Amino acid sequence: MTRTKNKARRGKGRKAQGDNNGPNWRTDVVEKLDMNNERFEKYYKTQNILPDTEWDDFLKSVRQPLPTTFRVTGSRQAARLLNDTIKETHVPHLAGVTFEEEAVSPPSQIPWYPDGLAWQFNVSKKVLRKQPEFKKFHNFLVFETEVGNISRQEAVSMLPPLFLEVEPHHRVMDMCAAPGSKTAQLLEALHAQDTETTSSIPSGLLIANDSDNKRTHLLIHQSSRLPSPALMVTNHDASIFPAIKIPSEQVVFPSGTKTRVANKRQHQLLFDRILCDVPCSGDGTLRKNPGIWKSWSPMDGNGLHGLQIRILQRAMRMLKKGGRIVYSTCSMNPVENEAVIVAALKSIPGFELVDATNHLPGLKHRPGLTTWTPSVDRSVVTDFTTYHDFIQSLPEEKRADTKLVESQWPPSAEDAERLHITRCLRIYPHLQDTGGFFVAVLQKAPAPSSDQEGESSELRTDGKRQAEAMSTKTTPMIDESEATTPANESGPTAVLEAPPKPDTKGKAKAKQSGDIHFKENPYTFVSPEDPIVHACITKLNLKSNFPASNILVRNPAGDPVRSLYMTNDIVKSIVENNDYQRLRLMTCGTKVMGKQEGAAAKREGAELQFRVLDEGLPVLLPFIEPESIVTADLPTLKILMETYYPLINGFPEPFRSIIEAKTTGSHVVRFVPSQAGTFSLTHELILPLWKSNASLTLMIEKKAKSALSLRVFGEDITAAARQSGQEKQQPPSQPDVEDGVTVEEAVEDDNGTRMPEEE
Ligand SMILES: C[S@@+](CC[C@H](N)C(=O)[O-])C[C@H]1O[C@@H](n2cnc3c(N)ncnc32)[C@H](O)[C@@H]1O
Repeated sequence: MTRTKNKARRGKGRKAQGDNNGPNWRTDVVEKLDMNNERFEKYYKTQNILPDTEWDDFLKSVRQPLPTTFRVTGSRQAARLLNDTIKETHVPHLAGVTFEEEAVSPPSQIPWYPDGLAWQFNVSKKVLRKQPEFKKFHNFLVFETEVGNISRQEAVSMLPPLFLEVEPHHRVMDMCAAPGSKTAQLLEALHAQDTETTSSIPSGLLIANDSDNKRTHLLIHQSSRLPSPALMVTNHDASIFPAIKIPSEQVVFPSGTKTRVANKRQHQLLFDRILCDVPCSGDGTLRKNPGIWKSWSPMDGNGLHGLQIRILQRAMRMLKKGGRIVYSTCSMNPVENEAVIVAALKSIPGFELVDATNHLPGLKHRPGLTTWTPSVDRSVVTDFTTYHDFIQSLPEEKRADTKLVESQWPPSAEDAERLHITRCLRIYPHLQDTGGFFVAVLQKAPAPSSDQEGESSELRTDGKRQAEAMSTKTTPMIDESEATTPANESGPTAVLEAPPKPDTKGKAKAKQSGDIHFKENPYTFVSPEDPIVHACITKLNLKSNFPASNILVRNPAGDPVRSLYMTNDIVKSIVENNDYQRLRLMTCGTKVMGKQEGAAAKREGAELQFRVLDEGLPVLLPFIEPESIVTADLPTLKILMETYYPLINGFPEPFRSIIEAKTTGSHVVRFVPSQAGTFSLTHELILPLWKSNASLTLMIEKKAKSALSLRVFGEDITAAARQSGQEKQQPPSQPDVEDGVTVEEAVEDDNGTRMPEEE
């Protein structure tokens, strides 16, 4: 895994850092590389990042492979259930295990992660492959990861969303979001009110943005695992993120707002919470990406410093008064960390670093650095304690050519003290066996009650008021008027550097990458009276409070052709008040219904061909009249798992009669806690079902089916698993026939759900 300088520049060097769902669960994967880099050691030793007594431990630790860490994902209630399975079933099985006469430790909970939902273990590949209990656990992890219930994520990468303290009503922005491991955490926080089976519709919003178009698709894929009507994915350079317009009715004005302001038709959307997990040189990921040993240079950090400041400054301008920003990197370099925070705080008044040092009990960290000496070239020349000294050392004719800027140097001792730089958090590998990381929490002063202009009036730096705001752990959000501020408004810029004009750079970049022609289908909200929407509502027996006017389609004609998406009100307002091309909107809301292909569906007539999608069911469920949901038990689930298209007359009563009485098409089944032989279903499961004339199909994606089977029956009893097992043993010369449908005739839809073509 060789890192190139350019890759590091674009922030792609950290690709693996959030790539948490790869199939490889090995904990001992370290390329046999030379884990030495004189420049790295010299640079960090010079920066005094640690006391001398810890230096050897630090160096030893960065050369060790990282333990495997993972997080149980999903909304709180669902996550707790799976977490209990790990704690109460897997861990006891893995306790006391020995391999080749050595004790192997079971997974343990990461002490600082809330509710014990994050885990770590240190086990070799050989143990995972050969030790029976670990092999079973590995299998469980692989399946649950594939279906998105578990996310393999570096421990330190789980930190930033925890410091952001997102609540369901918050408007949240993830500025550099791909591949999306932190986006998933933010979504989970927005969905804190979801239950085990139903999704809430948060009143808040999450915009997940990334400048890399290809990586936004990763983001869309990742976040599809926690479908949300409150999600939007955008594709912009975060440092020039455009202003988003929202109508007055979406703005909560503070008391005393002037009528003139409140009466404006549109306002700029400001955010309660913004995550700036910026592109960085990534040397905190050395343990996972040992290739960095070879390529590391102090110039990687120097090269990113300007962009990092501009991204943070843009976030500061898009934040509501009283709102919070978390700035994070997986780099240990002060030029990418404290230097960026100092430059941003100096350039935009009204912000303060929050003292978050005790926010996560059990997390070991060190304070932000107050002084450092940047390197002026790759060979680690750190002789210049001030920018002035450095400039003076250059021949006069060369001074204008330097790319180094004053903000890369440390602030004066007074400024370091005044800005509370020690409130930043540094995490080093040897402290608790993790990667290296940096987090800073910034808070914008709340709106004074007399402030009637909202965003358009400049914040006063009232030290006392800010100090009060910082000392309260959860400062109450003061909603404020959001005035029409242009996207790239020229507020105070970094005083110590001259960043390129953002809009010029943005245009140049867009041209370069050739993606100026933004080709996304338009977003159209369908009328609730549309015959297809109406038929779906009737067929599913949706309650009158179903937000039918929030159904969106995406095709040039604006008709319900293939998929129906659902958004919440704020997402709808944004879509309706902004040009989706100027905003470069990649996706929004969540898919709830999809058109069913195949002859059986066609017989239903166009308006009845739509079915509830597995990912959309939790969103629709609270609106479905309970009497139209079919009740079933575990033996029924077993039949539906073991066979692709089980015949209706093969099901036990009373399920058989109930389902026979239903019309063909899409239905919802509630599997109640029950027994099937030695197996038991301990909690309710609600799944989509398709009824054809003679058979039924459980409409869940095949990997989700296998994961469910492993969870409930302890093994993969699905038809697909049986079939792949047979294929492995002997490639079939005859087509497999199941219930009159050949396996070759069966097709998978775009969700990987197996559907009969014909019956
Ligand atoms: C550190 S990674 C983000 C990891 C992500 N937050 C996660 O947890 O999965 C940095 C991301 O910033 C993106 N990026 C680089 N330059 C950017 C810019 N100017 N604006 C927005 N995103 C940018 C990169 O494409 C990369 O996906």
